[in-house]
Amino acid sequence: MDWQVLENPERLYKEFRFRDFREALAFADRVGALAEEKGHHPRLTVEWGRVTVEWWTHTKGGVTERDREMARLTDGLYVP
Ligand SMILES: C[C@H](O)[C@H](O)[C@H]1CNC2=NC(N)=NC(=O)C2=N1
Repeated sequence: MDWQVLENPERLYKEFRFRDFREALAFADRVGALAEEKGHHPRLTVEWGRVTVEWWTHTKGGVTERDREMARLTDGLYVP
């Protein structure tokens, strides 16, 4: 599944699957480190075996090129 575009606010959304909670949390931590490095921060929802990542630009109220780039980099952090 690729990134979906959700509305209110317009945002990029993707679900990543893992074997357990620990692996999900480790992925969320890598995405968090990327966010800090880039100064752009996602909504992260961590559950057992699943992390949902949502990217949008708060100041624009929607998706920008920066969010598309962050989504691409997020994919690179996923090691199933
Ligand atoms: C001051 C700081 O750079 C801004 O508040 C940044 C922080 N991270 C952010 N992250 C996201 N996703 N959108 C923003 O508009 C945003 N703004």
